[in-house]
Amino acid sequence: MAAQAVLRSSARARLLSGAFCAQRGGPALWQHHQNQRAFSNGKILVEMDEATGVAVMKMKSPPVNSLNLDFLTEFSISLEKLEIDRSCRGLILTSAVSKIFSAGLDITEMSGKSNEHYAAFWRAVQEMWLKLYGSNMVTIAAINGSSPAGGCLMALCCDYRIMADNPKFAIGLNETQLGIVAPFWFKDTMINTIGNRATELSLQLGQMYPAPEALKFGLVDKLVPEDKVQSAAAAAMSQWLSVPDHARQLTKSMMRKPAIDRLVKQREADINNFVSFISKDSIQKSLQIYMDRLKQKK
Ligand SMILES: CCCCCCCCCC/C=C\CC(=O)SCCNC(=O)CCNC(=O)[C@H](O)C(C)(C)COP(=O)(O)OP(=O)(O)OC[C@H]1O[C@@H](n2cnc3c(N)ncnc32)[C@H](O)[C@@H]1OP(=O)(O)O
Repeated sequence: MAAQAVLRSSARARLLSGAFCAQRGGPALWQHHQNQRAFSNGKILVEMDEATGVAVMKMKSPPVNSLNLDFLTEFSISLEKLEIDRSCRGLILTSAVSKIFSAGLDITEMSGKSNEHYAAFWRAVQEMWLKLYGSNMVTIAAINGSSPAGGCLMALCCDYRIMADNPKFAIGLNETQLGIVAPFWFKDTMINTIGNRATELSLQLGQMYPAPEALKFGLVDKLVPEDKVQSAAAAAMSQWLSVPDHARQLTKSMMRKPAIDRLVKQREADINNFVSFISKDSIQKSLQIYMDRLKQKK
């Protein structure tokens, strides 16, 4: 895919230079065990089944898998590593943290930091989206917990979503509830999944949907009991992998390329928009109030 080609160069350069790995105290090499390979960079664990060509990526950044700069960097590098591995055809994205898929963007990365930090953070969010939404692999989200905002975006980037059938787990793009605005590419991703009107309702209200409602709304494709999420994802994966890769990949590209190209063309402008928006005093105040409420609910 065009966007993949643009993106691959920077992450691959970092991957090959080992800069990221050195920073983490050593290269994230594959460990082999029978038909399994695994690597971990700290916040992400990847296990690959060589017999099926399916990798399971587990987010393991407690307490809530919030997407901070380190996490996003590890995520994109891990994804790139799988993308360039020709033996890997499918990716199941899930969480190793009980009851949480991902709490979305780390709010502390968007509060009280320098403009340079905001720009680096937003570039990393964009990169995560470009890589996951544009992946050539079959991607299945095994949503085993709550998944607000950026966590919902990650799930929406996948080709298929299976969620634990527990009404305590909710998913949605709730940005307006924090006093912030989902950018156009979050909106495009949601429109491509549930359509324009449902997206407008959902985004304006900043709606979080408990699992059963998320299924009705089309935000997820299937609900299964909590202890069956991984096996259901593996079963769905084998169905998806029965389709010839080239035909499926070209079809995926046809569906997603307009949205991807749109961000690729305006990447720098989108970063500038984010920085000027997030650094406003009124927005910083809204985020502070939201964080205080989160802490007070205990
Ligand atoms: C004009 C247009 C310009 C466009 C400009 C763009 C603008 C920006 C767009 C931004 C896009 C995306 C935004 C996001 O993704 S924002 C993040 C939204 N996430 C949330 O609202 C989730 C909030 N968290 C929760 O609801 C709950 O924590 C939970 C995930 C349901 C888990 O509940 P829990 O009871 O199990 O755990 P809890 O005690 O609440 O949390 C544990 C600790 O983790 C902290 N925490 C939770 N979420 C976050 C987070 N997202 N970031 C940072 N920290 C988080 C929480 O505060 C607790 O910390 P502590 O133990 O008290 O210290």
